[in-house]
Amino acid sequence: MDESIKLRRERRLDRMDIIHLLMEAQKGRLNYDDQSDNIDSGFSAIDESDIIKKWKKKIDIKDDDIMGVGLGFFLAGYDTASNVMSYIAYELAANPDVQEKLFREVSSASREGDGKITYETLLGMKYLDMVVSETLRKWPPGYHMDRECRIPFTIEPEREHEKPLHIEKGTQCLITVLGIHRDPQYYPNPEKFDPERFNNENKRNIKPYTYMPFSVGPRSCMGTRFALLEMKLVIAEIIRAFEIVISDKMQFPLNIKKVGFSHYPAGGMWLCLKPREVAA
Ligand code: HEM
Repeated sequence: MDESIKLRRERRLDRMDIIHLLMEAQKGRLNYDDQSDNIDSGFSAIDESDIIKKWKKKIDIKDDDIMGVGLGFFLAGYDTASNVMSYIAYELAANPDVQEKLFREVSSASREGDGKITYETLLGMKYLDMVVSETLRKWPPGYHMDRECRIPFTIEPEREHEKPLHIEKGTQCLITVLGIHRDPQYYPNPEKFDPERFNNENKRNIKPYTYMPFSVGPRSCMGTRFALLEMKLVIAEIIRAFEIVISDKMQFPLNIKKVGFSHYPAGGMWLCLKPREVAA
């Protein structure tokens, strides 16, 4: 990456990628772009925080920072999306009725697009969005967030036996995203994979901050829209040609490893792809 930055500078090369954007920001030439294509990327997509939109302070960006962000993109964007795609495939195999419904949606979108799945048709697939949202609820790769308390805060008790919880400034807090996503008071029967939780009627009733697969606030995920797009495209392309089934090698139900950066099934994810007689 160091070489790439030097080469671009020497030869005045412009490539439309993240390194280019950061090099422009380094020169102070990058402003927040409020133009959007107005296409809804999906229920899980999050807007940039208002703090970022209003940010005017010039930051001194060093080449090391550019390399750090570039590397961060690989680390933050690769394993997370591949992990979620594996769980989507697993849940589709474990819930054939959901898979069948999704296949019907993908087939009809593909027919409308003369065999092609375009950006617009992909983002228009409501059931695909529900399946992805429900997988991100049940299996959020970032299963906890860590934050430092900036302002002393007290969480007041809600039930009789509880006491107030005082959090001092500087306290390191771990917020259990997975625990909240699987809390029956927010998601009844939380172990059940049920995309209907995210249908038009039900998703309106989801309480703020009880669904955070991409975190929230100024340090939330930068890659939400890209991640949703890539996952939806991969799943739609697989589903139109194959039926996903659970292999005999797979430990069923899943046995999750107790240690690791994210949650991975112990023994791996073993699924089979059965070619469809009539592909979509
Ligand atoms: C399903 C896929 C993904 C999930 C579930 C996910 C989730 C998250 C979460 C929860 C955070 C915030 C961590 C925190 O608040 O402490 C985060 C941060 C981040 N994500 Fe993602 N992510 C995904 C894909 C991607 C992709 C594809 C990219 C880039 C192409 C990306 C880039 C980033 C970056 C750069 C940050 C750090 C933001 C910052 O510190 O300000 N993520 N992601």
